[in-house]
Amino acid sequence: MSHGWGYGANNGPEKWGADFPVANGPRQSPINIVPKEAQYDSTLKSLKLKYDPSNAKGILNNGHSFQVDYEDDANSSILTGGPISGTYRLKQFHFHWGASDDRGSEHTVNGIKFPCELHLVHWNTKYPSFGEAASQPDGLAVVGVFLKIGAANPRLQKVLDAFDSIKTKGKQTVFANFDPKTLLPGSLDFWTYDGSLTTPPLLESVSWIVLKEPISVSPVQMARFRGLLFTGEGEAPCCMVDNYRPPQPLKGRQVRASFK
Ligand SMILES: COc1ccc(/C(C)=C/C(=O)O)cc1
Ligand SMILES: [Zn+2]
Repeated sequence: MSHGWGYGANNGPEKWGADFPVANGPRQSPINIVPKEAQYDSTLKSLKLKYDPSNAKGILNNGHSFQVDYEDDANSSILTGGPISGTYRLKQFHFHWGASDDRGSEHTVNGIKFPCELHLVHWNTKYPSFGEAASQPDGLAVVGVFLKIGAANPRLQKVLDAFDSIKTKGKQTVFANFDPKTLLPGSLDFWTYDGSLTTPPLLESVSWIVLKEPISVSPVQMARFRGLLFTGEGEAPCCMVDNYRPPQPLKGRQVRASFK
């Protein structure tokens, strides 16, 4: 691609392999999760997420999604347990969503797409930085949470209310005092498998932890996600929608379940 990657016909997921050959690698994400084919693993520990709301720094429209960034210079917002060993620090969280409620998630369950998917990105503190960890097979752990259409979710409101300040690519604003644990469902039952980043550079460094229970989002709230723009101020506006990579070949990988 002579121009940057994106989700359009000329620079979307089907074209990423040209600049990022790992796109056709052995452990790419997302995947379609088939619960009946996931193996229950009693040795999986329960997930432990401990976040300090004061670590929240800012919210940014990066031109592909929006992300909420966290201070990660101490073990104050961390993920432990589940399938991982050691301590992983929260770096950021972001979402993927569709132009309509029938699509938008990256992982699917029995081929079903959800309208939106939340990703909480953590890096392994055995490495000196996120960048270093991102190039290691056990460097990252991403918790994925599905959003399904239902009642308005009050936990999303603070994020949605920041959208007017980050409508266009490159815009960012302060985003303080937010505990992403409030975005999680009641159950922390999960599926887990070895995968990758789902956007370029598609690095195969992610232990995926996909929660079984979705959280709710209302149609009105989804419409607000769709009001963001892929494009920068002064450019012809292009709505930020369908910013999801479709499921990738499993290539013999096993998906484990933390629940029966
Ligand atoms: C170039 O730096 C990057 C940092 C993070 C990511 C992520 C976290 C991608 C993803 O969520 O798939 C990509 C690039
Ligand atoms: Zn993501």
